[in-house]
Amino acid sequence: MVLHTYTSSVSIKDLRFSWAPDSKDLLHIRDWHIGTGKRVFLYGPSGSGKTTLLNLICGIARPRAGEISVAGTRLTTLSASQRDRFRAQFIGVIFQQFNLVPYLSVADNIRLASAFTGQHQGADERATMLIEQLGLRGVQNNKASRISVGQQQRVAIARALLNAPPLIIADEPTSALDAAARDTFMSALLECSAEVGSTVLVVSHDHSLATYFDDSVDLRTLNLALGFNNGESSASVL
Ligand SMILES: Nc1ncnc2c1ncn2[C@@H]1O[C@H](COP(=O)(O)OP(=O)(O)OP(=O)(O)O)[C@@H](O)[C@H]1O
Repeated sequence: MVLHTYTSSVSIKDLRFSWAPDSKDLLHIRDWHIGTGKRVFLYGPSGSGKTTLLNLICGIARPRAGEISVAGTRLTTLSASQRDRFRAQFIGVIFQQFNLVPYLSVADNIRLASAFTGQHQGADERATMLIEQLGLRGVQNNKASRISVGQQQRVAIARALLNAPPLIIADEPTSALDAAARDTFMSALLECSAEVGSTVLVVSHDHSLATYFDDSVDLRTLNLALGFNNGESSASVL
């Protein structure tokens, strides 16, 4: 089992992001830290920049200024291809629509996460363990297009956890699910990620999810660009 020992899983300093060089900042975050193994729920109104912030933390987008570190690595010092490799290895991403490859089997969708890192050692054993743990054994050879939404969400969890990443990020992962499926999803996600000590950052409009988390953060209180606070955008979940 992997246990992550970084003090801070996500660390943001003086971050500024705008969509165009001459447009006003969408995000300005002075100081935000998420401690290793913490579960954080991030919320805020539509259009406030939640997905953009997740993309910055994943290294998909680049800030105009400032520092973003994930598990001790400063993403801002990496090239685009280095950031892609870093993300494949160190960040498990769960998207709203789960983004499974429909013509691949459940097992191959899960193993895909190791194909992107080039580190295959132990991947098959770990995939088998996650398939078992998430109750997917009966459908492991089915194509992803031939499984239920509830099963797809569990495949997405398994794929995100295959490399035992220090950070799991999920953007509106329960928006397509009913209340019972949502609870199953959250329990499975948090249980499996706790086993490897992964930090979990989830964005959702659904406030009822907040009870699952160590901390809930309103992006409006972090983001100086919105002018909702008094120049204080410091927050830590340590
Ligand atoms: N590729 C893009 N180019 C320019 N502007 C964009 C782009 N993507 C998003 N935006 C704008 O950035 C702002 C923040 O978008 P973002 O998707 O981060 O918000 P959000 O808080 O996640 O919204 P929602 O809750 O509706 O998903 C919005 O005003 C959006 O229109």
